[in-house]
Amino acid sequence: MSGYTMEPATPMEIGPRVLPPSDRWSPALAVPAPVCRFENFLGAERAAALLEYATAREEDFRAGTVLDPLTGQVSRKGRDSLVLPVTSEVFSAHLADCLPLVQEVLGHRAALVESLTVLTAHGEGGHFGLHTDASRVRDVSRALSAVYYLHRTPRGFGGGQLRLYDTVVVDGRARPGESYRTIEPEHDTIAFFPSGAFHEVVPSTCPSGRFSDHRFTLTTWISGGEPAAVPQARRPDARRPDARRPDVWRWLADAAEGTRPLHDAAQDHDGARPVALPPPGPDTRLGPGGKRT
Ligand SMILES: O=C(O)CCC(=O)C(=O)O
Ligand SMILES: [Fe+2]
Repeated sequence: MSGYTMEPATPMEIGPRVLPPSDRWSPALAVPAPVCRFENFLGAERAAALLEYATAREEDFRAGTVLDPLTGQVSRKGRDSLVLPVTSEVFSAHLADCLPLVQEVLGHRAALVESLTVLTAHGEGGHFGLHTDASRVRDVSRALSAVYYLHRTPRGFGGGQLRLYDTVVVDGRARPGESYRTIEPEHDTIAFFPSGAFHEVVPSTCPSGRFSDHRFTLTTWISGGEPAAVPQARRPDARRPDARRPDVWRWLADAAEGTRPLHDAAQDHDGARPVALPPPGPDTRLGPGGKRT
């Protein structure tokens, strides 16, 4: 028999000898990057056709690159991915239809107007080290990244998870944290997240070595338009809080500041071409069960 009774306990104050008052209290806030995922994004038939297309274009993939934000130098540092720039009106239209809901989930308000898309493949040892997508978008503080995953069944690769890092805020200053959320690269799923969020693709294995067993993505970077012209005298300081944007987005932009390219690149370093995003169509998804009429 235990000595416990069924009487409810009375709360006791934890005294100041245990928890003394302190004049300095500055906890580190770890903010998860907002993410919005869809499963069965294209549906089994179209996902299978897209996977077949990607596999058939094996010869056209090239080694993916990264851009050094300070020097503008293009290299393969920290990255082992195969990349093939593509465009698709149908895929862009699907993205556009989802964006109102995605923006609601991510707490994102600015208008989104154009996108760049690439197919990627990760095989044995494929990886993409910690980065933001600042080199792919016009204004990293309000751009979205969308990664759509494809693979054959059963899966021919191991690893290859996407890690989306938290942002740590201390005394109002933001930096990338060490904690993260893991996104499994599941077939026919898509994840949207802020392009300024730090993320990485952990190494993948591909025991068969076959291209068809690789981890495939259709990756899209979605940018807003030019910021509205503001008279010089009233131009907001980049560091000053922007009342129209939620804090999480400002913290992300602050943490990503050092990854933003200093000079506008004439074109994408992997050869992707910007296309205009169509307006949302009649199939716009507005939420559970909610279709625009
Ligand atoms: O493949 C993924 O999961 C993410 C890819 C990525 O981060 C990129 O291409 O910038
Ligand atoms: Fe990325």
